[in-house]
Amino acid sequence: MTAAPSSSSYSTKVPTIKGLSAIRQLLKFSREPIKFSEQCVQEYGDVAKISIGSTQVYLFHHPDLIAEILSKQNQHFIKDISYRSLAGIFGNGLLLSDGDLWQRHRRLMQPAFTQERIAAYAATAVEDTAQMLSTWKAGEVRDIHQEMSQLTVKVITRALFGVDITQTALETGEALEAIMLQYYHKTQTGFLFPSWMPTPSNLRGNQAIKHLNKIVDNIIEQRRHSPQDDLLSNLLSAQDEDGSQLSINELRDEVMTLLLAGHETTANALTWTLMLLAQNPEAATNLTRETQSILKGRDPDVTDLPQLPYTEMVLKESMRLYPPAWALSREVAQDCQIGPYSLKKGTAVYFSQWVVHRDARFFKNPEQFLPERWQDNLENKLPRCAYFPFGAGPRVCIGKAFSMMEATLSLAMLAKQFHFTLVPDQAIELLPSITLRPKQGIKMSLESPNIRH
Ligand code: HEM
Repeated sequence: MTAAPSSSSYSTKVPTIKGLSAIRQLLKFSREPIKFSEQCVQEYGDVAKISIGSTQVYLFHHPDLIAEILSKQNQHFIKDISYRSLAGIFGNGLLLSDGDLWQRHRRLMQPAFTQERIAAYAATAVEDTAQMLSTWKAGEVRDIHQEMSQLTVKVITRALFGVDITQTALETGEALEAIMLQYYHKTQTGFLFPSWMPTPSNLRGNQAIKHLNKIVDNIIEQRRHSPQDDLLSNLLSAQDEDGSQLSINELRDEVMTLLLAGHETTANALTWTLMLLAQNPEAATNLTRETQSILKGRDPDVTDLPQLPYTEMVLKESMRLYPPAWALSREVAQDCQIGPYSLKKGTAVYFSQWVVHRDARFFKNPEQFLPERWQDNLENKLPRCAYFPFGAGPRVCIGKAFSMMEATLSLAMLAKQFHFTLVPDQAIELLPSITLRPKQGIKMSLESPNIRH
């Protein structure tokens, strides 16, 4: 690992793409955002600006500048158009809201994510994984992305809302897929076709949103009639300092946000992890060795987490190469200074985990899957935001500890019981939508692991 250049080494002259070339670049940005971001960094370095009339987009790809935006000067930024375009799904839920509303709701929800609560959710993650594995047999081929989505949606709804949606898990996954494709098409066309326009992807996506709304209403109704000690029951009865309660719309937005943000990302993390393990047999063997020697014939519980360091390193490395949240963006709410750059109100800023996580200044052999690189506490030695799969600062993912717990326990159980190989000749393509998912799923064969200890 080489040292990061200090902020003072930035040139104050920002390479600016203007005129026709800017329009061409924006179109390319919309169509192939990952390739575009990579090329932009290769050509222009850590900072570039696209300027079309009064529209200014800054692309920042240095950790110091990203940390300024997400952490130190977070108060100068709000969520931008790419988030606002999701209001039809998430309403004003935690992912999209800003200011006082965001702060109030984050405070209300935070108690559901304490270490103690997360330890209690572990049993749900283990039970649901065990149930899934009990239906799997060596010799079968499964679409791993679909399986992981169904698993994580069950875990999140049981853990946070106390509701079992096994019956609707498949439909939920299909609805989510339609929404992801709708958003992908929106970005591909530079947000030219708003959701009300009857394009095929809008029609399918809007139908899917209606369907998910019904599922969410149903979840809320179930808990309203029989409250328990879960996040949803607590939100239903929660009162703020001034005695006000969440309105039905606020509640619906938060449940939808947690339902989707809380399972889609973890499902993608597990899917990409199994793909990477199939492509890297040595790492897969190390993982199986760890899980079999620690767990032997039993299922894990939360106290096993510290004994599964390799499992955790595999996940960290997988989220470095395939970050489920692959890019973040913001809008400048108030004129400010980021490093040597003066940003005016209304300017958009964009940065991609995909690009930063593959920066050779911070990660040796960045394209290689090497879980061992996380040994000796690499994460704490890196500059802040050189690795940020869960974001950073006050808007850091509220479910970070939840998903690391869930993914580690589930992965340990999967690796202990099966060896995964990719079905040959399938195209594995990236779908960079709200999250980074495989475009056509990933088909894998299940085999019994056969390793020597
Ligand atoms: C591998 C799994 C996950 C990844 C990679 C991930 C990633 C992220 C990222 C990058 C952000 C910040 C977005 C931004 O700054 O604009 C975020 C926010 C958020 N995540 Fe996650 N997430 C994961 C799992 C979860 C889970 C399990 C939950 C719920 C239990 C969750 C709920 C949320 C919510 C509600 C926010 C908005 C927080 C706020 O703005 O206060 N996420 N997530």
